Amino acid sequence: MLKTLSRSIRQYKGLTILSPILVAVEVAVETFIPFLMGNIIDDGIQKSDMSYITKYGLILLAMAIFSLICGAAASWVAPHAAAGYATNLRHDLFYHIQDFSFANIDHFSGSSLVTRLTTDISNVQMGYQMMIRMTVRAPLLFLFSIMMAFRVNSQLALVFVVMIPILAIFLVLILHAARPLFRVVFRRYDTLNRVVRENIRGVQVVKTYVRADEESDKFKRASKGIADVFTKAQRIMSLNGPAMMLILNLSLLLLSWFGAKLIVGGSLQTGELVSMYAYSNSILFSLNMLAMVFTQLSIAQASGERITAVLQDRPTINDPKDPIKSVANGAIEFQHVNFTFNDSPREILQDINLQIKSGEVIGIIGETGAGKSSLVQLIPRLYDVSHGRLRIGGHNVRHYDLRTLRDNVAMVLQNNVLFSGTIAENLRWGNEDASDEELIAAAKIAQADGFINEFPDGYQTHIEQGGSNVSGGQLQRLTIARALLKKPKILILDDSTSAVDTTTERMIREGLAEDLPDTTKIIISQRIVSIKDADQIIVMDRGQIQAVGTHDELVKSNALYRDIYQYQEKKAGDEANG
Ligand SMILES: Nc1ncnc2c1ncn2[C@@H]1O[C@H](COP(=O)(O)OP(=O)(O)OP(=O)(O)O)[C@@H](O)[C@H]1O
Repeated sequence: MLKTLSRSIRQYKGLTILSPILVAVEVAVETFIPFLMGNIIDDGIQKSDMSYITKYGLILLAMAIFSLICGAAASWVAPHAAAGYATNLRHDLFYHIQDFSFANIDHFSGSSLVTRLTTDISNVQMGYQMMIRMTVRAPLLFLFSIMMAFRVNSQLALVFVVMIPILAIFLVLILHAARPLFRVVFRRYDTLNRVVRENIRGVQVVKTYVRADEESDKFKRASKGIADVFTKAQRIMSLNGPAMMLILNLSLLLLSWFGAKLIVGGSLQTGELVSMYAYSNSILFSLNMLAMVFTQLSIAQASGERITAVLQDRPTINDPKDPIKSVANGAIEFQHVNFTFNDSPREILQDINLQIKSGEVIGIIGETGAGKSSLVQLIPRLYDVSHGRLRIGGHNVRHYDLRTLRDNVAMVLQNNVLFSGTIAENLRWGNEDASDEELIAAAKIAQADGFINEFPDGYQTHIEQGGSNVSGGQLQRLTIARALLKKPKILILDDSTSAVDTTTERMIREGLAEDLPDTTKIIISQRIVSIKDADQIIVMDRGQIQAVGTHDELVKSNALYRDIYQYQEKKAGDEANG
């Protein structure tokens, strides 16, 4: 884990090394101060030696200022290094995720990736800052103070030999009880993120189905889940304070008791006892600080492991060696293709065999969950086939350069999104070099030009995140126009005209046939009218191809297709008759 995470330090190596050095100097000087103060009391104040007091007083002042400067510098350097490191780590994680296939993303889940990019990185940042400052300060302060205490009076310092293990046992017990709880918190953060994401994305559905109360309950439960564990962990951690104060007061009591005896016996001076009080404070506080550091580091460790798991996960879909850099045509061939999601035992597609000629129009129909989307997602390698072979333009899809393949296969998904920016910017996702004329031409085919021009700002109209300020049908037409700008060899429309009325949809189909005659078009639709004129219609049922044929052939030969057709015809007739 450390090796993977340390790759993101890069330009912050210098600051990362500087911080512990500054802390070490600060602590060394700081722990010398009580010793010097004891000397001033015993050799200056007790003997009324003003020149001694002035001389060592000034040295003490200089040391205090120096220690303060080192401390202040460390407290500037450490957060700076940690923030820079976190920025690098976030950057690395984000870019690593960009290479992920859908299978990788399914493996972690989108909401968990968001938690890892946000909360987990913040925890690691805190941990990093602790590591280069407190993790150095606490043990050094402890060590130097013990050393100085023994130097002042080794007999009296034996008090610490008794008290430190007692406090240490307390702290270990507290940590042991609290640490596992912090790990649970992260899993609950994933749940909270999922609930929030689902709710915000599906806010319209939530409102139409009047599910706001249920969603609020879900949120409350997720939020309470985090609060409960955190409260429990904090309750345990709060025992730290009283334990610490108890041991500190006991130590002071013992120091005073034995110190007084030693002073009376003449083997200890008052100033030395004062410095022992100061060391007692430093030793016990440093132990407490160490406990805090452990807690924070264990939180950071749990987060670090979650980030490392993502960074070490290799994209399941990669560019091959010597990739093919052009797609000759839009011919598609499935040869005995089987498909499962992420090694799950359930086969989503079974023994798919298909021959599609370049330029053909293919319709796919079937019940929900039949595997239609899964089938077409294999074409641009959003997922890889589990068994069998898939060939595009005469070559196995695995042999293509991924970018080339995806540039040539445009896919309009069921629930496509637009990004914040203008309409023109969104359309240019399809081709960033497209001219204004090309944008308009694509928008015309997608039947989007008309409504775009009705907006006061036309193609410069600003789209809100996700496309929430355009209607469902408009959004679908814009995403089709965006896909067309790729000038793809294969165009896949996955139920992407469901929100468009049948007349407009027919015009889109006619436009596609006229302007992209050589592009293979695959249209998945629940409406037979959308695929009726296709060269081949594929009827899918539970992951298998049940039949392939033209509309007329299927009406005659396939009962499922005929049933759907007759039902939809009747419904359309009923609607037309009012
Ligand atoms: N990412 C995923 N991980 C695991 N299983 C999935 C995933 N996506 C889909 N499935 C499952 O795969 C099966 C086929 O889904 P698919 O989306 O291909 O069907 P579909 O025919 O396109 O359905 P619809 O018409 O409702 O979109 C379904 O049972 C679905 O639950």
